[in-house]
Amino acid sequence: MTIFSDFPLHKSILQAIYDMGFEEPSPIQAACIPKVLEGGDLIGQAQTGTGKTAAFGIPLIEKVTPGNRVQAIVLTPTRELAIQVAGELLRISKYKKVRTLPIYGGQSIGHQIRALRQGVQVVVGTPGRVLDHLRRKTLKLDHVHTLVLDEADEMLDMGFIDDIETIINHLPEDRQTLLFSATMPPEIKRLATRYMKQPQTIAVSREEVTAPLIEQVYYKVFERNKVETLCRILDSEDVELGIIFCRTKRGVDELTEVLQARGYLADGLHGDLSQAQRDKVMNAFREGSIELLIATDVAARGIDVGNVSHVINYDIPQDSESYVHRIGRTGRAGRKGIAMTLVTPREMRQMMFIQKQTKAQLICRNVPSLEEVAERKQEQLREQLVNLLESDGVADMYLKVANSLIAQYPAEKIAAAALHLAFHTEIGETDDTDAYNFGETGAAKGMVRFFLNVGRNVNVRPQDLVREISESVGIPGKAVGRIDIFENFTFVEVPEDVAPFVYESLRQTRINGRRINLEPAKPRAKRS
Ligand SMILES: Nc1ncnc2c1ncn2[C@@H]1O[C@H](COP(=O)(O)OP(=O)(O)OP(=O)(O)O)[C@@H](O)[C@H]1O
Ligand SMILES: [Mg+2]
Repeated sequence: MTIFSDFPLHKSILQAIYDMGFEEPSPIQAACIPKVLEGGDLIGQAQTGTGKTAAFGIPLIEKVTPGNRVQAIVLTPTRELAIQVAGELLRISKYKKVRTLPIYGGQSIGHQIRALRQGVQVVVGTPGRVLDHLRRKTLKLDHVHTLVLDEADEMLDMGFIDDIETIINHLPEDRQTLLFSATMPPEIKRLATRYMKQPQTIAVSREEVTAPLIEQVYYKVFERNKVETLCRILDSEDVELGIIFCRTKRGVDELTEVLQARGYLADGLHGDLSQAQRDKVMNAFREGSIELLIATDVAARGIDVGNVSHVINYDIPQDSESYVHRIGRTGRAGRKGIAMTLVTPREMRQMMFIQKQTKAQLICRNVPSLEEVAERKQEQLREQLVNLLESDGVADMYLKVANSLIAQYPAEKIAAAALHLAFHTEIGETDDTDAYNFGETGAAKGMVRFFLNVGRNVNVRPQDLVREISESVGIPGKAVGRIDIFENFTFVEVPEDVAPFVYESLRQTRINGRRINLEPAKPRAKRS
């Protein structure tokens, strides 16, 4: 067995690796770290989630020397990946003075120029923005000794080849070039023969391209039943974090809307979103305030979020490379995961083709029946109940009601009735609250009104509010009263008797990960 201290690495690097919690090098790391340290060009291929970033990152940081010039540049296909890779390099260089800067489109170029001017040794960037800096002469690459192309095949696919070639032309001839990806289609060879010097290829387990800890299943569905099938799967599975892939950006938007309307904590990620939006979504997903990330292929290349339990191909991937990278968002760093693909009859051949190419073991599963979904929901409900009972978190208000009921009815009937209510009002029943008729009138008789300010640019949907309120207050959606949304302006009207309670809960509530600013409505002049 190899251990990290077998490699000629400085103790500051070893300490940082230790801090990162890596116990032993993964196979691709064991093979690549000494080779990269020696010098020489290298093509590294290993399954998704097996630590390719550190395989080049560790020796790269080791080789950086003091100074103000850029010594190494890593190119990645997406902004998210640039940020993530820069983050990993930062952790590796925790005890070594190395300045690493991610540069990518969508971020203020002025900020990047200022940062570059202060002198950085490692740049991680997307080809477009790097080129932009080269043209403005705000980035000089004539002292670069190491070039890394992470997800090289994807960059070629995205049409970055010209940009990459131009960037390469700015680099010294006698540099080390490293190329990493889980998949290496033949076109990569051309790039390699042109720009690399007798590259060594290090491929870990070529036999099976997909990561071994990912269980792979598919469901046969008709196109028109896809949404319903997806929801049943989501409802019958224990999804910690899930990534759902769609073919197009529009598909992502549409599915996001559908899932959000059904009350799932879901959000979409694709290239048409602004950088700020993309960052927001990724952060929310990383911290778990969004449980389902709906994305196109590009958005997810190389992305490393630890506890993704499920990857669902809502639309079947176009080719086996895409399949490998998509499902590789789960089952990372020794964890288990499950990958599911929805397959319509006309896509069956494509599924079989992918299976053959990836040599994967794919199992056909039956779509969960409504009974199975109901069973699962009951289980979840039971768990929630037990948790609440154990934590003594039942509010006095309910105890009062329970006490008065118990005088009249048997306890198990009351409990069952309460469950029935809770069970059937989980989501749904929201249509009638979807009112946009913001009026000048004050609250209706017997009702109290609150104004909500959920922050700018946060799209509050009536359904979300109804769900939040009924979940936190424990009253069914219908009893909430009215929720009106008027652009940034939202109010909730609730029955007087529960108002203080709703008010308190709403203050604790978060929507899309944000706390709500809440204000009781000021008395208005009554309309005559
Ligand atoms: N030696 C190690 N021990 C434990 N965890 C590790 C080790 N090396 C890397 N990891 C962790 O494994 C995860 C996956 O690593 P990484 O993102 O580098 O995978 P990858 O091979 O680049 O995957 P992909 O093909 O999807 O880009 C990361 O969270 C990383 O911190
Ligand atoms: Mg990677």
